[in-house]
Amino acid sequence: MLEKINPTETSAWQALQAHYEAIKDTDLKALFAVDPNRFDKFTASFNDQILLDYSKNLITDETLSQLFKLAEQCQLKQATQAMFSGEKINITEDRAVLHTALRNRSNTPILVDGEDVMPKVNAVLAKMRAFCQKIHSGEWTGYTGKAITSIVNIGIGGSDLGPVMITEALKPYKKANIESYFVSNVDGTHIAETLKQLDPETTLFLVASKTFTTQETMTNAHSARDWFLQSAHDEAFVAKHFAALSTNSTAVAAFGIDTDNMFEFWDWVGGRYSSWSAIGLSIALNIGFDNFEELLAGAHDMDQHFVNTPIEQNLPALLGLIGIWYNNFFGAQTVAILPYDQYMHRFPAYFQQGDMESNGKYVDRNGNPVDYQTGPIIWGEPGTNGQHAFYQLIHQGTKMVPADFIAPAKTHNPLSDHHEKLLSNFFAQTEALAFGKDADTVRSEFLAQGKSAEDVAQLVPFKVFEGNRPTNSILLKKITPRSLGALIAMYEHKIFVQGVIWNICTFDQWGVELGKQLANNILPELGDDATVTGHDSSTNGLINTFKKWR
Ligand SMILES: O=P(O)(O)OC[C@H]1O[C@@H](O)[C@@H](O)[C@@H](O)[C@@H]1O
Repeated sequence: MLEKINPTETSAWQALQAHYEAIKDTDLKALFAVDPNRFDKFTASFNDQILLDYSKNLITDETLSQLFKLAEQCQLKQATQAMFSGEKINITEDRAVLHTALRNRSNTPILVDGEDVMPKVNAVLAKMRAFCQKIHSGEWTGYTGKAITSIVNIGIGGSDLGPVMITEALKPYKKANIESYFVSNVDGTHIAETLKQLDPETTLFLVASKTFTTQETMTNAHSARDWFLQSAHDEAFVAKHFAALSTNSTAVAAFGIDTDNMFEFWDWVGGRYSSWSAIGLSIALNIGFDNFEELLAGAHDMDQHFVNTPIEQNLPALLGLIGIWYNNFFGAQTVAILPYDQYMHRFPAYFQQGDMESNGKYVDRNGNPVDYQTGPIIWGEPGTNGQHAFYQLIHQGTKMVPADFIAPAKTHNPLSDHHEKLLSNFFAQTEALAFGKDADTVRSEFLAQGKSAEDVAQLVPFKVFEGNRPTNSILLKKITPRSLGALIAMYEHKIFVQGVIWNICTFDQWGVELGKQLANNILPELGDDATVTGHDSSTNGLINTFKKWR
């Protein structure tokens, strides 16, 4: 059983607090000036595929050494061991946390309640492979004998964001004869607009839901079924056009999906960690099963790195600990994730769920409110679009926004000098954020342009960049299924590291429940035109206005 340690009561935390007071005014320019080897010292790499440069952070050797002590005093190693070995570390749901078993390519046994989970993991993977083969070869046909060419994943949250993000990120690997669609929102627009593009004879729906009770997904799945039956007319044909990805076989059968077409996963897979499970079927159908296995292999490589690499070189641990330094000592509220790769455009949204649903908790593992900050607000957009939108605030605003810059060295689209231009921006932004532009430089630039001394004096303050804004640079050789798998796993473990230090329950998500419960209370009230009076005045007023206007 893991100890429940309040991080603020460790000696390392107190040392970090004192250290923060001592160095909070140091700036990056000075740190780089005193140590010409800063890049060599503060970089770590993974399999010659990913380079993490964390030198542009407000850290010294002392900062890192205290952060490593914090990890030790919060028992990060023991917690890691507990997760990988199938201990029930998700204490509020009494579940193991084993997304790592889904990609355990070494096949070493992992026991949950005394049973090795690997045989069933492998059996589902084999079933997914066989299914992909049938779809891709055209052997699986729809109700009129035509091959399947459109795959629609119907799911939400963890049953949508991973498949969408990964399918987009790996578009260069897409199978030529398959088009993928994703429907998540209960807003009828989402399914209606998607169905307009589809032919029922050649469409396969994957109903992706861990619980198979999620309102949005079930509503969309029923609408898809109704649409399909308007053409097919015979319920027997549903089996050829609907498959389920779920842990809940009873609910799958009740929906009318043949459980032969059900791809199973288990309660020890969290929704936001489930792309590696049967939830990944839409990914495998899109990029081919061999590529899906490469994705798993990349994640497994990162798992091995996380478990076996000393903390000084351990990418997830470094990212997690540096994040804690800003979150808990500098008081930073947010982290921006900024991929310089168009294919990676949903990566920030994916880790918005990954991080915020995992570590957005104010109660610690003892059930007590914490008296320190936990999970940051995660957001981001692909560069260079963000540069022309919100980077103003990152450069010259009043808030510290630690940011992760991610880019591939090789592009899938080597078109004239696009990639050099993209990457020049990637390098320039972290340089500008770190080192800024001082008043003297601004002044001499103005004077060189022939501006009057009076104008110069007035304009200088607006054009100064203070710099000293911290970033990580994550350079990948190329975005491939394997390197993407590793990158995702790196962020997953970063989130884990932080959850361990904060002593919170990273793998539950009770905070999503109240809204669902209240929506279920309100839904029947929207069924007629009667005035609603049972809520507070705001909620009553809004509902009654809606009823009048609809
Ligand atoms: O996969 P299902 O069960 O439909 O859940 C979909 C999503 O629901 C939300 O409320 C959250 O709990 C997410 O973690 C989850 O990924």
